Amino acid sequence: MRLDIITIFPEYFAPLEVSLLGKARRAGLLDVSVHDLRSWTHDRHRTVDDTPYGGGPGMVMKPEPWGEALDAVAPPTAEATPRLVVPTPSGRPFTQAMAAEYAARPWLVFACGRYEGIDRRVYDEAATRMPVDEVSLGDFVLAGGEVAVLVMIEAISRLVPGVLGNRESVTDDSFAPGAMESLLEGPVYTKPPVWRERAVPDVLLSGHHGAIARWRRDEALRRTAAHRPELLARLDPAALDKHDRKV
Ligand SMILES: N#Cc1c(N)n[nH]c1-c1ccc2c(Cl)cn(Cc3cccnc3)c2c1
Repeated sequence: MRLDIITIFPEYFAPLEVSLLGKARRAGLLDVSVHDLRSWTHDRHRTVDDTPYGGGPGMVMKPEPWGEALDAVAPPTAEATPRLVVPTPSGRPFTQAMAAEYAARPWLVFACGRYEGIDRRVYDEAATRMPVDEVSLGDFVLAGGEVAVLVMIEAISRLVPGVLGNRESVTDDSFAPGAMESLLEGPVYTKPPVWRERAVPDVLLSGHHGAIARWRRDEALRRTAAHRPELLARLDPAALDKHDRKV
C-alpha cells in the first residue's frame, strides 16, 4: 500500500518511523512518502497562504502550490489513480468502516491543510482526475490536518494484512464488523492475579471458554450502555440473545 502525505510540517510524521508502522514500512508492507508543500513554492518566502476573499479571520492556503504538489505526487498520467483524503472540520465522520475501506485501496494521498483551510478550487480540480474525500475525525477542533492524518494512517495501516503481528487481532476491535460491531471492548487483565488487594475476575481464571466469552460480551454490553448508549440502537436485535437483554 502506497501512502503519500503533503504537509507544511513534515516533522509531524516522524512517528511513522516507529512501532508497527515503522516495521511495516521496513517490511515493505507500507510505502510511505512525506512531501513538504513548500517544495512547490517559488517565492523567496516560500508562501503557501494568503488572505481570504470576502474577508474574515485567518488565512487560506493558496491553490498554486497544492496544484503543483498534487501534479508531482499524483501525476495525471500515473498508471494507478490514488484516492485523495483531506481532513477538514466539515468532512464526513471518519469511522472504522472507512478505515477498512481505505485499507483495501492500493494508494492514498493525504492533504494536510492549515490556517482556515485549502482554497476550494484545489478540491474541485483534483476531483476531475481522482476521488476526493473530505473527512473529519470528530466534533472537536484541531489547528490543522496533520494530527488527523496520523490518526487515520494508524487506523488504516493496522488493518493492512501483515501489519499487525499474528498475536494482534482486529476482529475483536471495538467497531470491527461482526459480532463486536457497535460494541465497546470490555476490561482486560493480566498477571498478577491479585494486585493491591484487587483480584482478577474468577471467570477469567476458570479456563471455561464459554463462560469467559459470555462474561466478556456482558462487560462489552455494560460499557457500551454506560459510555455509548446510542451504539446499542445500531445493534441488530437478532444479534442479541435473551441473556443479552438482561444485561
Ligand atoms: N479532521 C479534522 C479536524 C477536526 N476534527 N477538527 N479540526 C480538524 C481540522 C482539519 C483540517 C484543518 C485545516 Cl486544513 C485547517 N484546520 C484548522 C481549522 C479549524 C477550524 C475551522 N477551520 C479550520 C483544520 C482542522
